[in-house]
Amino acid sequence: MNQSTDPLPPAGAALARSLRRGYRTNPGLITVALVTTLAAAAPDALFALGLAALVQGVTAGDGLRITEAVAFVGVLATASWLLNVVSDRANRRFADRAAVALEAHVAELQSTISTIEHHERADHLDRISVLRDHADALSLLYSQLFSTVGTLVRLVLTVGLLMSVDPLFGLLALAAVPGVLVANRRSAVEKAVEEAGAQHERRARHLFDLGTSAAAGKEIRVAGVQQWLREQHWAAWTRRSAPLTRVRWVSTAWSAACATLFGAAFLAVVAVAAHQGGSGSGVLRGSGQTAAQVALVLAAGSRLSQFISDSASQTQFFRAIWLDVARRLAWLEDFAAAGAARADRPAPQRIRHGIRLEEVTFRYPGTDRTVLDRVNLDLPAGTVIAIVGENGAGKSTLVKLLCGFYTPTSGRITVDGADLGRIDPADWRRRLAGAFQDFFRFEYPARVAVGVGDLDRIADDDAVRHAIERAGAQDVIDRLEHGLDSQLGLTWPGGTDLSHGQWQKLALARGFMRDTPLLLVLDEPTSALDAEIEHALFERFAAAAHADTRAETGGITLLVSHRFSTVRMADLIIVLSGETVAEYGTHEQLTARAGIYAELYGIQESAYRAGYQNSGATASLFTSTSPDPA
Ligand SMILES: Nc1ncnc2c1ncn2[C@@H]1O[C@H](COP(=O)(O)OP(=O)(O)OP(=O)(O)O)[C@@H](O)[C@H]1O
Repeated sequence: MNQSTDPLPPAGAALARSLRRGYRTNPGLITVALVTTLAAAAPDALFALGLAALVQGVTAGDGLRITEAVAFVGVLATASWLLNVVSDRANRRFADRAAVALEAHVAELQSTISTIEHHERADHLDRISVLRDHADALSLLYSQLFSTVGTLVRLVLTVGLLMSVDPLFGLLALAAVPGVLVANRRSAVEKAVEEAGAQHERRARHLFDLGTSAAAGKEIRVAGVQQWLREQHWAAWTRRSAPLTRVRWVSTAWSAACATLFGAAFLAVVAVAAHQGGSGSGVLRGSGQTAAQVALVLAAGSRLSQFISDSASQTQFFRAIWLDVARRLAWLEDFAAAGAARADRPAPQRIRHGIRLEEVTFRYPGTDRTVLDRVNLDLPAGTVIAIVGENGAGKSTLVKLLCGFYTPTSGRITVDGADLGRIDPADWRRRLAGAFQDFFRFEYPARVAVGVGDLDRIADDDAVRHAIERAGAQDVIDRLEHGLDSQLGLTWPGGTDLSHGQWQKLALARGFMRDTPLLLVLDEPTSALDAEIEHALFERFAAAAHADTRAETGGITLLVSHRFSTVRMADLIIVLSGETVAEYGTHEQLTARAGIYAELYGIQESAYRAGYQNSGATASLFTSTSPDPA
């Protein structure tokens, strides 16, 4: 499978967006943090000058000079302490506020994305997993940026001091350039290796969850795979960390070589200053000037190396973590906005004619495999339509396209002639209802677990009870100690667990909360229930659907099922095979055609009849008549 990743937005633009977002969070606080962090750089850098003046005073035996120098150093130390304390406090307070705002922003972005591509694409998942892990830390972006700029200011002032002794001494900074270049290059290399290993990290976390969660506990013990899982977990971490360790060792070797180069240049500058004699800086002119200049070069040069290594590591850290996270955030913002930009129409109030697929071809983004190939279909308003096909034929994919979770690679889907891609996805979703085989267990009181299917009516008991009744889930509620008020989920106080089938019945009830959806999607929603229960449910449901939806909304019901006893009750049946629609029509038409459908139906029917004959019961599932589609 080929997963091509769309590029991250450019660093400068992403940083500017993050800064704007930070500024909007608290303009006053971020300004104080910036100004004090930058101001704290000056006394730090000028400390070398105070020290040199002190050495000069001592060497010359000049009491006044000594007093002035001590006062100067004292003022610098006090200012440095004060500014550092204020900037530290301001940065922390700002980071606290920004953390909440940014985490909420990331969560909101993820939930507002109308497609589910970012939940299913491996490359997007890797990208988002790094963003999610660092979302709270993103708040430190600002203090990191400010202190990086502060260090650069210290660097410039220190180079200025060195040049005041001899302009050539400024070249010492050049000796640090290889170190900075190496740090930047290595940071990019390490980031790439980290990204390449993100899938192994996700696998390791997944294996950890698997090995420690209650859900998988039974199967793991029965299969006796505990040791195997531990080995897999260890192997996944090793696959992630081994290349990182290698690349970090190489980085360390390069950094050591660069530090050695700078050290040699520094010693040379000190030696030249010692032999040069007094000249240069006006501040230090006079007796004891040579000693003062050597002291200045020693103090400024050693700080220079500290500032350069600080700025190199801060720049590296900034690029590797903060800037990278800022770019991921900008990418997620663009991704969310791109989906919204396409939509410029509201969802219709009712479907008059139907939904149509015109030459729809679909490949999952970033993959090569064509799942649906030039599919043309008419889904008439007010009908119940079943989709059948072997595993992997594309049934759920077709459902996802109709829900707007993905857009077709080519071709288009229209609702009464209007392009689905241009209908506001949130509005379209409000007009959908659905239940899926991979349902979610909402561990809330039963009333809420069902009611969230239609948030507007979550407090409407009649609506909740009606949905439960339609889903045939009343028996589940009857067995709960506190009925609809029972807390579901064993991990909650007073919580109770349900069987898989009971959870699925509640998921189906949740799907029925919306009374008159334009599209009701039932993607194997009863796979955990008996064929008889599914059959009875669908029989009732199909009859009700015909009565309700045609009259009010022209709503269409889509049912995905592998049980032909249920499928035969639909008005129309789509048979998917070989990336396209192999057959389409009513049960009668398809059985008369003697194609794939007739063959599969025949196999299930005879297997079912044989089973019933053996048990002496009456086979009723395959003898029901289809509801009248008229
Ligand atoms: N998120 C995804 N990314 C890439 N490929 C996918 C994704 N989801 C499904 N596929 C692939 O698309 C094809 C169709 O899958 P789909 O789930 O639509 O089949 P299905 O007919 O619903 O199968 P089943 O009866 O087993 O539920 C399969 O080959 C599957 O591997």
